[in-house]
Amino acid sequence: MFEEFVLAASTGDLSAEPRAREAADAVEFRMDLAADPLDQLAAYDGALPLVVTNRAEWEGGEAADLGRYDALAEAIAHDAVVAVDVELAALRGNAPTGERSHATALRESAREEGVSVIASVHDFESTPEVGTLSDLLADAASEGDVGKLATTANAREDALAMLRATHEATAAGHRVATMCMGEPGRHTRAVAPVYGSRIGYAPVDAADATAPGQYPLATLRGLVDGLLETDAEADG
Ligand SMILES: O=C1C[C@@](O)(C(=O)O)C[C@@H](O)[C@@H]1O
Repeated sequence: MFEEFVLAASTGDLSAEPRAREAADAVEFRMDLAADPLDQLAAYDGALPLVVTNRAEWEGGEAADLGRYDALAEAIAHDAVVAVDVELAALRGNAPTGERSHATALRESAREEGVSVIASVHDFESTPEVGTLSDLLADAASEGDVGKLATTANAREDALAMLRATHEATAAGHRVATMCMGEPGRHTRAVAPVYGSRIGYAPVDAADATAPGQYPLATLRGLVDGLLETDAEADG
């Protein structure tokens, strides 16, 4: 998984999956935004593989307590689930509620199930300088099968910093997924894959964005495919 770019359609409602099929490679099931997520998973018979995310409140999500780990442990046992998102801060023991043992146990179980681990970092306020981004990407990539970094761009320079950090991390052999949130960095969602980013996110329904600045799903598919195609031609 994630040998190549994967476009994940984000939703808290798995019944939306048929509408994502044409443009997406996977569904990101935001369990923290879902009603009865485990029931939805048990009933899922869609075509797209699932990435499960149960984002903690302290990382911008809606999962309020450690019960999110039990739900994730149950989720990864489903055949359709191919990857699980775990916050880097939890894996490193830096979460406000000290969740290291929960997070590492979940990672163990995921590995046993053959489920990939996305170690993720989010900054909803700003984008640190390139050196910090590079360190975060190296840390995240060492804790997961993919290291994901989403920061908020307040200016175009922030987008440039993210693209540079993506390029350098990829050149150093790290498997990463990157994007900037917010309008000034929106284009990174289309361009970062050219520099090696392996995952993109877009809402199944444009009105239900799961982060600021996301493109509609079909738009992001078109942009990324167009750029990756041009890039492959230039390389060849
Ligand atoms: O981590 C990410 C990336 C994201 O925050 C974005 O900016 O598109 C959207 C989230 O649903 C996902 O879990």
